[in-house]
Amino acid sequence: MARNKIALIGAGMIGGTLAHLVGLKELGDAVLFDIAADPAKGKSLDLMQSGTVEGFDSDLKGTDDYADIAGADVCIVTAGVPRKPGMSRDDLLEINLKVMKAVGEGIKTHAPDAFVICITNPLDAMVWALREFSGLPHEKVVGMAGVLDSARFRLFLAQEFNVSVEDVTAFVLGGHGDTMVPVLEYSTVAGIPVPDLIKMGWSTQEKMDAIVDRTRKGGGEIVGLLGNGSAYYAPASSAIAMADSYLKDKRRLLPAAAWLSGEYGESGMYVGVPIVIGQNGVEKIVEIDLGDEAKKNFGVSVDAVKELMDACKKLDGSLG
Ligand SMILES: NC(=O)C1=CN([C@@H]2O[C@H](COP(=O)(O)OP(=O)(O)OC[C@H]3O[C@@H](n4cnc5c(N)ncnc54)[C@H](O)[C@@H]3O)[C@@H](O)[C@H]2O)C=CC1
Ligand SMILES: O=C([O-])CC(=O)C(=O)O
Repeated sequence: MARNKIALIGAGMIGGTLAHLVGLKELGDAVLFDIAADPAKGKSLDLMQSGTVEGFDSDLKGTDDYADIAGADVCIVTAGVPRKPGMSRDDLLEINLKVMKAVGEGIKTHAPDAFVICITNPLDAMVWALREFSGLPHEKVVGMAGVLDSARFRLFLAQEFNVSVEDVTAFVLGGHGDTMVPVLEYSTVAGIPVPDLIKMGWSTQEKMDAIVDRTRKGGGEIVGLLGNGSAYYAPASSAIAMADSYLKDKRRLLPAAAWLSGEYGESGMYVGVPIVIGQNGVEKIVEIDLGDEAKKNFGVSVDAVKELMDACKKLDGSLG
C-alpha cells in the first residue's frame, strides 16, 4: 500500500515541526514546499537524519517546485509571515493574502484532490481566500485554529482544577482573533460541566473569567515572549490531529474554521465551529445550542471575520 503524501506549503517554524511530527507519527511522506528552497531542503535532510535515530522512514523532500506536491493526500498551508510583538494577526492580511493566491493556484493545479488545512493568519479570512483561489470543494478546505485555542483553554482549565489535560474537554469557537469565543458551558472535566464544578466549589467564576481572557490572548502571550515569531509546537500538533482524522477516517469532532451555508445563521464564510473530520473532509458541522452570552460573542466574532473578508475583496478584485 502506498504511503500517504503530505504537502507542507511553507517550511518555516510550523512547517518544520509538522514534518517532524509526520515522521515521528509515521503518517507518511512529506514534501516541504517553500519559496526559500535551500532552507526547506536543509530542514528535510536534518529531519530525515533524526529519523535514523528515531526509527522512522518517512521520505521528506524540500522543494520550491509545485510539481512536487502532485498527488498529495493532505496539504497543510503555513506559507506567509507570522506577527511580531505589537502586531495583531490582522496586520498580516495584505501580505499573506498575496501568498494565499500563489498557494491556492499551486494546489489547484497540482493537488486538487487533497484535503487542505490552512494555518496562515489571519486564519478565517485566509482560509476563505485560499479556498476561493484554489476552487477546491468547500468540504475539503478547512482552517486550523479551534484545536489550538481549545488546547490552550484545556491546559489552563486542567492547571486550575489540578487534573490531567486528558480529562478536560473544551471548545473555542468563532474567529481566530481577539474576539474568539471560549465556551465554558461546553467545557468539562471527565464529562462534568465546568459550571457544575464551580457550584461544587472547585473554582470560582472569577478564575474562569481570567482563564477565558488568557485563552483569547494565548497567541499574543507567546508572541510577546518569543520576541520574533509566534507559536509553532502546539499549532503543528493541532493541524496533525486534523490531518490524522482525515487520513484515518477517525471522524473526530474538532473545532475548526469551516465553510458555513446556513449553520449558525451564517452563509458564505469560514469561521470556527465544531466539525466532524473524516475521509470526505468535513463530514458534518455540529450546531450546538449556545447560551445568550456565547451567541452574542459569536456574532461579534463573525462580524470581525466579515470585516477582514471585505478588506480582502478590496485588495483583490477577483475575490469580489
Ligand atoms: N492558525 C493558527 O492557529 C496559527 C497560525 N499561525 C500563522 O502561521 C503562519 C506561519 O507561521 P510560522 O511557520 O511560524 O512562520 P515562518 O515565518 O517560520 O514560516 C513561514 C514560511 O512561509 C514561507 N513563505 C512565504 N511566502 C511563501 C510563498 N509564497 N510560498 C511558499 N512559502 C512561502 C517563508 O519562506 C517561511 O519559510 C503565520 O501566518 C502565522 O501567523 C501561527 C500559529 C498559529
Ligand atoms: O498569535 C499568533 O500570531 C499566532 C497564532 O495565531 C496563535 O498562536 O494563536
